[in-house]
Amino acid sequence: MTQQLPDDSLALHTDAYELSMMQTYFKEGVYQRHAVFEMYFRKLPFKNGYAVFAGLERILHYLENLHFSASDIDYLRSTGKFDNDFIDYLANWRFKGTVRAPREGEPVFNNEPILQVEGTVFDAQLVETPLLNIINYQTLIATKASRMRMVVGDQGLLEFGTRRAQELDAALWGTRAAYIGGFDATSNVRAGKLFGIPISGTHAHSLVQIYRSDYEAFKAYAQTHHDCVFLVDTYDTLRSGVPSAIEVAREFGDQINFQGVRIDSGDMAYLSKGVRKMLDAAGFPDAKIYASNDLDEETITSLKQQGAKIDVWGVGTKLITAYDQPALGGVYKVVSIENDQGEMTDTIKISSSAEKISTPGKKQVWRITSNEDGKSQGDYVALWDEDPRNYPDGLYMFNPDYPYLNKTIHNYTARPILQDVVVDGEVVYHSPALSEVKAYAKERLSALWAEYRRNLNPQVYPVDLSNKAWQNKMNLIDEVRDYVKVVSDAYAVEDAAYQAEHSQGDEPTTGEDNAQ
Ligand SMILES: Nc1ncnc2c1ncn2[C@@H]1O[C@H](COP(=O)(O)OP(=O)(O)OP(=O)(O)O)[C@@H](O)[C@H]1O
Ligand SMILES: O=P(O)(O)OC[C@H]1O[C@H](OP(=O)(O)OP(=O)(O)O)[C@H](O)[C@@H]1O
Ligand SMILES: O=C(O)c1cccnc1
Repeated sequence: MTQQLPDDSLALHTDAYELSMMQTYFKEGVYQRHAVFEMYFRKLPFKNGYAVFAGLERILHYLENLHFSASDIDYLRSTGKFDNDFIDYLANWRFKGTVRAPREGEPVFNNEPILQVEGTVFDAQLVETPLLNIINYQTLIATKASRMRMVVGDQGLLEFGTRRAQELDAALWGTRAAYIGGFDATSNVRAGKLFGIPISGTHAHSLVQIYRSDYEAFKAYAQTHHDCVFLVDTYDTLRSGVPSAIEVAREFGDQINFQGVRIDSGDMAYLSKGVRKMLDAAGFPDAKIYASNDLDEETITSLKQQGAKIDVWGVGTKLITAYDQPALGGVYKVVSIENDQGEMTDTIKISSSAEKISTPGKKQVWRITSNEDGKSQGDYVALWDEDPRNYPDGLYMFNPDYPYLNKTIHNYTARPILQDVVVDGEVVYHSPALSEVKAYAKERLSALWAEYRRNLNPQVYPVDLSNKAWQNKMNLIDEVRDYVKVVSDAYAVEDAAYQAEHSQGDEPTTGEDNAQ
């Protein structure tokens, strides 16, 4: 064990550059300026049509308890990288900012704020890394889970990922996110205890190997449990595993609840059909067939297309590691900052890649729903002082990348997605029970047209900027261009003078010089 100090807070769970910037703001006297930061991601994960927002509960818990412990302070001093007055300030610091977020489980989209932090530059900047860490992972897993739920319909879906997760935190919080995204239960018992997620499971091959016989193993299990799902593929599914399961189920009769069997290898379409026939013929039509083995939404879809007789799906690795896209690229950008005169000024980050240009200004996301069919028409990202709820001539929405793609919506409801969850450092969000979060995710997803929900090549959900937000962005791009021109022209003049001054002594030597 090389750890020198107790790990008793999450305050140092951040990138060193955040603290380095804090020291600059602190010592230069700008740390108390008012600022607004927003988190968003540029691309939906898995080429999905939506993402499921998750991670809020952990963020609130993190912010509520955020402080630099005595051992954090000792460590920072020991690094020699920070000044004492700055470290002393950290020792008494508490987060006093305001945070706005969607409800957990809300469908969210690319290029719209999914979290907004307002407060001092100090408070808003300091929490960047952990907020991204939490939301990026949990939203990714909730979205992956939702894709899996999409293909299994109302069949059972069990989370088996802990052994393959990127360590303990990922297993635990990934399980919670998976539950929000649509899983029914988890094999992780700690997640059951901490979050109230139903726990579920069967048994491993080792049980059968230890008894050296399917029959003996199932019998032993039946003697010690009421609910029984037997894993039938240790030696030979159709010739040994299933016959043994049936034999034990018959012997024990009502003494056990024979829930079914699990298959974990082989051609699961072929095997499940054979297993189904055997169970039905033996008088167990209600016994379910569980399947696991590197499943994901694609293999599940394929198995269903093949007519596999699988009722319950156990999914581990490919869910908990978000196998085909291991990270959501959410970013956190400052959009507005107080200037020397005490006024808020919007700010932009320019890039040669158009999609990386940030959208300046404090914004609200309005979900626009048709009053006729209750379906979402798109999201309208507007500046904070706009209120698109009652535009008498309808709401004009246009695609910011292709403004000729536009529509005017009448008879709509506009719902603000970002809600206060922390106000001046106090958590004001009433965290619902996890089952309510899960139900909310399901309900909100059903308000999206099926075209946005399908897994393969979904339609692109409109995320439009208000005209004012768009114009604001254009103005700032122009302002930055002017600024860059002034800086580069000034530099050209300065550089020319520098070159002239420094090149005098470096004149090429002449033939005359050589002759001397
Ligand atoms: N009928 C099927 N159609 C498509 N994919 C299937 C079908 N049956 C199984 N699969 C998938 O094919 C893959 C088979 O992987 P693999 O070859 O590692 O398994 P196995 O050899 O049967 O078992 P083990 O895990 O013991 O090695 C798994 O991802 C499984 O989910
Ligand atoms: O396949 P996943 O989706 O990750 O689901 C979890 C896997 O964990 C168990 O296997 P185990 O760890 O015993 O190893 P195995 O892969 O050899 O079956 C279980 O039998 C599943 O196969
Ligand atoms: O309960 C199960 O069947 C289970 C749990 C974890 C991993 N694989 C299977």
